[in-house]
Amino acid sequence: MMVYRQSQLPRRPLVAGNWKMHGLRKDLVEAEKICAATAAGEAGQAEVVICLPATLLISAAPACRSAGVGLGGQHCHDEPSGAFTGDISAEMLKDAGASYVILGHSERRSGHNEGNESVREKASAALRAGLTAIVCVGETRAEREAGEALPVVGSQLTGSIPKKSTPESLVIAYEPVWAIGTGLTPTLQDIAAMHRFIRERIDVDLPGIGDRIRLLYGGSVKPGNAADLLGVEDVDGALVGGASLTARDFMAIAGVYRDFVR
Ligand SMILES: O=C(CO)COP(=O)(O)O
Repeated sequence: MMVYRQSQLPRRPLVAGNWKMHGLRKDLVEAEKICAATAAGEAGQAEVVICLPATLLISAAPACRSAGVGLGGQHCHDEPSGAFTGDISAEMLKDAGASYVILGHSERRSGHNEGNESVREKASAALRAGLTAIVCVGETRAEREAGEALPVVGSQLTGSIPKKSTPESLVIAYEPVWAIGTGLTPTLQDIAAMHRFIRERIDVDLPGIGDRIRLLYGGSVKPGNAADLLGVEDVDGALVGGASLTARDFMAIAGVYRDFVR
């Protein structure tokens, strides 16, 4: 197991789970196990966050609060309240106990027609409500094969990030669309190049804070590949889908940071 030290990790690592549209009340037992394991130090100094379906947030909030596990939603509207049937506001997520919200996930960009401008408005709403936005970016397979991965991600970033973002209110997740739920991952070199590019681009868009924004890798992160993926320079953690549904797999991933010495 690789030992991470402060000199290698200038930013606090973050391992976030995205449960997507999974989770009935009976599954809260997994969230509670994640909380217990985190409280027992299994993720070391890393921050652990679980982004649950909205229906589970209020029930999960007490265990998360006492374990120091962050709770997140998976999208929000840009208005604080109003006649928007089926939507949920950043303020409502906050009120339910969330401190994070995932925005611009590729499943929402493609399935709900969310463009960069809409993602930016939602991220501004998250800022307004005091939530940290985890803004997702990532290229499709066709875009990567056409050599367009960097410019595509660059314009997603510039278009999706509010100018008022701070290192506390913004996290970026790089999730190549073709790596989500497929078992495929980019090469470690490609991940390193993309994360370096993202950090440089953020420093242009948000001058002076590129170095302090946390960048997550997402897409088929599993216990077996987590140490390699999280060991890549400029990768400050992971956004985990399928493997976040069980405490065993999720904590095996977060456990990469167990020996991190601050
Ligand atoms: O979309 C993801 C996280 O937001 C990644 O999902 P998987 O980890 O299941 O590939």
